[in-house]
Amino acid sequence: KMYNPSGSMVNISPRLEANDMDSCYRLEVVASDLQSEGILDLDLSKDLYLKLCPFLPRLHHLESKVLEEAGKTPDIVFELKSQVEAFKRKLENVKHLSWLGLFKDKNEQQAKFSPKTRRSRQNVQEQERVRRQFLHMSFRNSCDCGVVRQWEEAEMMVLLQVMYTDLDFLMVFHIELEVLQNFLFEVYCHYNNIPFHNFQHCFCVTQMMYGLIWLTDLRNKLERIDLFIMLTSALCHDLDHPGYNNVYQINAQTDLALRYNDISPLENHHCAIAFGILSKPECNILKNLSSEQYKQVRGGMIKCILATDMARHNEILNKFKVTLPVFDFKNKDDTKYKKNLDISNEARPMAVAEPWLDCLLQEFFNQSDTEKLKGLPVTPFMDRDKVSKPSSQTNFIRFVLLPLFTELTKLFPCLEQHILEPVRRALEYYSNMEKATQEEAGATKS
Ligand SMILES: Nc1nc2c(ncn2[C@@H]2O[C@@H]3COP(=O)(O)O[C@H]3[C@H]2O)c(=O)[nH]1
Ligand SMILES: [Zn+2]
Repeated sequence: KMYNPSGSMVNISPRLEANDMDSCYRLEVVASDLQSEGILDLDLSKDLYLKLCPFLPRLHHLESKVLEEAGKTPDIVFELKSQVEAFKRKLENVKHLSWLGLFKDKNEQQAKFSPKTRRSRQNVQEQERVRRQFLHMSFRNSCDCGVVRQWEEAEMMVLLQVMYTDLDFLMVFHIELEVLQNFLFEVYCHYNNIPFHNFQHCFCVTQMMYGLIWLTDLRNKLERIDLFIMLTSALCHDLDHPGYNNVYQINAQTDLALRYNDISPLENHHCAIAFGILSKPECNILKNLSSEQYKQVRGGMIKCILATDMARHNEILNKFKVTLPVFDFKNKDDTKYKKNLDISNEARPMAVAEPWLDCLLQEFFNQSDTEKLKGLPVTPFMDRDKVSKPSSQTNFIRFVLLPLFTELTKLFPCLEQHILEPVRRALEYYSNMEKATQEEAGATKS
């Protein structure tokens, strides 16, 4: 439904009066109330999706008619079009919540999200809409929301901006606000529209880093430049992720594997993209650093981003265990083992963590389906015929998360309550789910 600035409902038609920033039309998405009650019912979302589809041709028709009559498309048409597209994407994302992958037509999925079509970015019009929204939004109006809902990309950029200002980075490193905003926007543009390794994931990891900086009082333990390296690395750590992991890159002999000689191809790529963005003067938040500081930030970011390769997880954890008894925050050699919090979803409330797992499994299953189609070795923990949601998670929590967070808690005891306890609860939740699934399977057999 559309309303004019005085609140009356109006028809969407070519005769709509032009508006400006001070007299906006308001578009109300009729299904939005359903979202505030929790996850949309899938049948209902399917229904809504079908109802929404006819809007797009109507808008295209409207656009060409306006073009014919007025010679120029009013901004409102672009605005409406991108809002309808954004809503359509949200509904489609609900389908990602099916970890079984039941709701996506495989051919359609393959065409939209395959290693060949790696650049599955937002279109330029959508990016421009998000940029305008970001620049016109303040911290207040982005966070003044009484209802629980998914944040928009522009709001996430505002919050990232707040993290940089709140940690005094603008003042200490002489970063102009406009340059920071350009940098954040470019980072957003360089994340792909894929189920898990997307801009929302980048935001979550950065937010977790920011939260832990305060929780563990790192501001008084580390130098400001170290915090700057950690936060910026978190932001950049999955830039341009194609949704297919290193094993796939190497087995499929992709361009990235060839370029980086099979050595952490993705992490090298994320880092190279980060410094590509920083090489643009209008985005270069490092431009006022001394050459010594620049060297330190570049070296630190490379180390932090390359450390997110899970193939190096045990090596890094073991080094951390050895240095733990004599850990010294002032010793640069110790701090180099700080790994950003890429795998911390399970420390979040279950209502947040579980949908992320569904998205991750969708990316996993998509990869193993492609591997099967191409006759490549199938990555076992991604194979929909071998893993289930609970089995995947109980193994990941037991063998990866608990050993890591147990060690980290020795250094920061407050993590017991904020990280270890939620992770243990998640293990219990998925163990019960696994048991129930096995019992159900047993009952069906007999
Ligand atoms: N099963 C499982 N794997 C995870 C989870 N979080 C992160 N991972 C894995 O850990 C990896 C960290 O690096 P990537 O982002 O490349 O890919 C991630 C996933 O493969 C999780 O909650 N469950
Ligand atoms: Zn990540």
